[in-house]
Amino acid sequence: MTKFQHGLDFGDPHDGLTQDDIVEARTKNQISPPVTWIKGFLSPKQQQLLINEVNHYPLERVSIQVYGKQHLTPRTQAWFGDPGCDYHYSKLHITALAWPKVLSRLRAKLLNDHQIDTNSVLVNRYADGHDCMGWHSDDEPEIVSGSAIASVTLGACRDFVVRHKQTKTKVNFALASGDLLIMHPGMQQHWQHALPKRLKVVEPRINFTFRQIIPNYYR
Ligand SMILES: O=C(O)CCC(=O)C(=O)O
Ligand SMILES: [Fe+2]
Repeated sequence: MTKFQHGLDFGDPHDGLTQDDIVEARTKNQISPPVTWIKGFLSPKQQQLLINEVNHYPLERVSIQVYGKQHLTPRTQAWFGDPGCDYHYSKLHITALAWPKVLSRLRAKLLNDHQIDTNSVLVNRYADGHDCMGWHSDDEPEIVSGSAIASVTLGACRDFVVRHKQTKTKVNFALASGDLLIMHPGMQQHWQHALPKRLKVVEPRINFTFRQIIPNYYR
């Protein structure tokens, strides 16, 4: 397992910048997105247990409104969480389904290994490289402010691209099966992220974004 903070420690060119400039820019989230990438967070056996379980999830394409027109999401999804941890997505109210066994173990592992306390998770399944997710931030009002979002990936390796809202600086993470990407506080405020189409990819990819949301926010 390798673990590193994204940024200075893996080869960003900072020519002409003093250490003070770099620290200043990092504090303002202008150079490096505030994320931690942990490759191989899940063992092959843990990945297989999870994939077997995901095969039984009620994943569905959701109808969403984009610029006034109804579309089906270019991926299937399901939402799990504690009671009252419902989710609002493009004017839809999605009631949290009860935690499946392996998924709740993964939630416990995030708490145990990285002190990331979550009460809900969005599961997205991209059947192949035609499925995708557009630019957005996970900044819904029901998300507890100052909480981290933990993203776990299974299956095909896909590019996860992040883009600074002001400077438009882009950073690419080729997330592989078993990887964990922790998005720290400040990430959703200053950066957007997307999963672009990759037409050569023919294998499915599953992603879990674990979140901490305010229970009963919409009641
Ligand atoms: O599939 C991914 O890696 C991204 C998922 C995502 O951004 C989300 O669920 O909000
Ligand atoms: Fe997201």
